[in-house]
Order: sequence, then C-alpha cells, then structure tokens
Amino acid sequence: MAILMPGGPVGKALSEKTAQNAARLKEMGVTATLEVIRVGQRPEDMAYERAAVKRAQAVGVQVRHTLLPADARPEELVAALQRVNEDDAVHGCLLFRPLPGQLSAPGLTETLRPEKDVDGMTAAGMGGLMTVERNGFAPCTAAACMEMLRHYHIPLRGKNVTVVGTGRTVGMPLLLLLIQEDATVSACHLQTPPERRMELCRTADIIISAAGSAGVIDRAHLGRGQTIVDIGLSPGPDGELLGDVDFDAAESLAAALTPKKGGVGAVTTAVLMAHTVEAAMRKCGLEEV
Ligand SMILES: Nc1nc(=O)c2c([nH]1)NC[C@@H]1CN(c3ccc(C(=O)N[C@@H](CCC(=O)O)C(=O)O)cc3)C=[N+]21
Repeated sequence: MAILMPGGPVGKALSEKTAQNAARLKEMGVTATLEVIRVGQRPEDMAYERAAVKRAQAVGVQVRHTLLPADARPEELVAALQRVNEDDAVHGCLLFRPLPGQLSAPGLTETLRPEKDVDGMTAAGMGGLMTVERNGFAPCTAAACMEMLRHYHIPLRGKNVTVVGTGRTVGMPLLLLLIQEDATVSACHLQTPPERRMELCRTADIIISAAGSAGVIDRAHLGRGQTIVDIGLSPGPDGELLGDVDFDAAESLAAALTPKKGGVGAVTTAVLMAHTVEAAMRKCGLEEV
C-alpha cells in the first residue's frame, strides 16, 4: 500500500511564509495583487481559479479577473496583457494555458512584462530556468511538483525520473528543474512509442505524469516501490476532473503516491501566491523572510 502525499500540508507550509511577506508589504501600504486572465470556461481553469482565490484570501493577496471569450481575437489578449503591464497596482499575472489556437501565435504572450510573469510563460521566465542566475519565475505547477518532492523527502540525485507529457506549462519546465537536482530524466510524449513509454515508466524510481489524458498510466506502466506524482487533469464523462494514473493500481504497487484529489494543485496555488508576493517585494526593494 502506498503512502499518500497530499498537497495540503505542503501548500500550507509555503503559505505561512507568503502571508508573512504579504503582511510586511501591507505595512508599507502595498497590497500584493494578482491579475488572472481566463479565456473561455474550461473546467480545469475554473478549478484553478476557484482554488487560487481561496488561497489568495488566506495569505492576503488581492486577485483581479479578466475574462475573454473562447473566440477572443489576438488583439484582445494583447490589450489585456498591456493593461496588466501599465497597472502599477498589479504585481503578477496568471494567464490560463493552453490557449485556444487563434491565440497561440508566437509572440502574443511576450507582451507581458517579465517582472509580472509569475507563471513563467514568457521567454525571459522560461529562459530564466536555464541560467545560473535563475531570475524569473518557474511555471507554478512545475515548481509545485518540486516542492512536493522536497516536502516528502523524495530523493532526486541520481534517481531515474520519467516525466510523461512535455507541455510548456508543466512537463517541459519540470524536466529542467529535475535535471538541476541531478536526477536522470526521461521524457515521454505523444511521439514516444507506447511500449517504450511503458518501459521508461516501469523502470523509473519516480513517475511524474502531466499528460492530461485519463488512464494513460495503467498497471502495465508501474513497478514496485515507486514514487508517483499525478499532475494530469482531464474532464471525465460527468465533467469531473480525472488524473492520468490508474489510482487503484498505483495504490497497490507504489511506495508513495499523490491522492486523487488535493494533490499538486493545492501546492500550485501556494506557489502562485508566493511568486506574486515575491514580485511585489522585488518591486518595493524588500528582501524575503
Ligand atoms: N498557465 C497555467 N498554469 C497552470 O498551472 C494551469 C493552467 N494554466 N490551466 C489549468 C491547469 C489546471 N490547474 C489547477 C491548479 C490547481 C487546482 C486546484 O487547486 N484544485 C483544487 C480543487 C479545486 C476545486 O475543484 O474547487 C485541489 O486540488 O484541491 C486545480 C487545477 C493548473 N493549471
């Protein structure tokens, strides 16, 4: 039976520091503020938004919302990002991804000023993951996964980690963060033959799935005694959000496993607030506690 790794305690620990920092800003008359830009009504975006608002209230961060229709034109997104850039009261911006096709043109998201890019979507934010300076912010979910592994004392150095899914929001930045912790990393994506994916998963010490495809990681992918982190989210037949991993199989085989509900997501919102407060502190010239 696997030990469960809920995100709740991890997010809570992170949020304590964030709340202290937010309070120090308030003493200076600054309310750390996040602008959330959502395009359309995807259930996974709305779940994130709900959870982020709750977390923001708990730590003392203010949230503003911009909603764009699913068929928004590129100019509408650019205008929304420009408003964020020009608004001195807004310290960070989260834009839900992936964006619909008409908004995926290269360069659109580059409109956002890098110092407000708290989810690491601009070239400066992403590139910052590779430089020694590590300036910029890592995408929150990828950073949250690392926080999770740290919190539960899962060693990474020299371990074999297989990441399933190489999207720009989670998988790809996560691969870089794992390499920086001296893990031996394998990446599986849609072009990886299924037998190879199975082999890479079965032989891994740690499997991290961020494919967004329910059930891709079934029993045949699992070995004994592994650590399994399920970051996948896809809407099921009844509209509920499903993970990538066959939970029952994983529970019987793994050593440690994220729960069905309240996994990495609960840490993501905490990281998002930490980044927003840090952006505000940088702007005010404050050091973090
Ligand atoms: N640029 C970008 N970055 C993301 O990280 C990103 C994104 N876009 N688009 C959507 C997905 C989805 N996602 C979630 C994060 C937290 C919860 C979360 O905290 N869920 C609560 C439940 C919330 C509820 O259902 O009310 C929980 O796990 O306890 C859910 C979903 C991040 N994503």
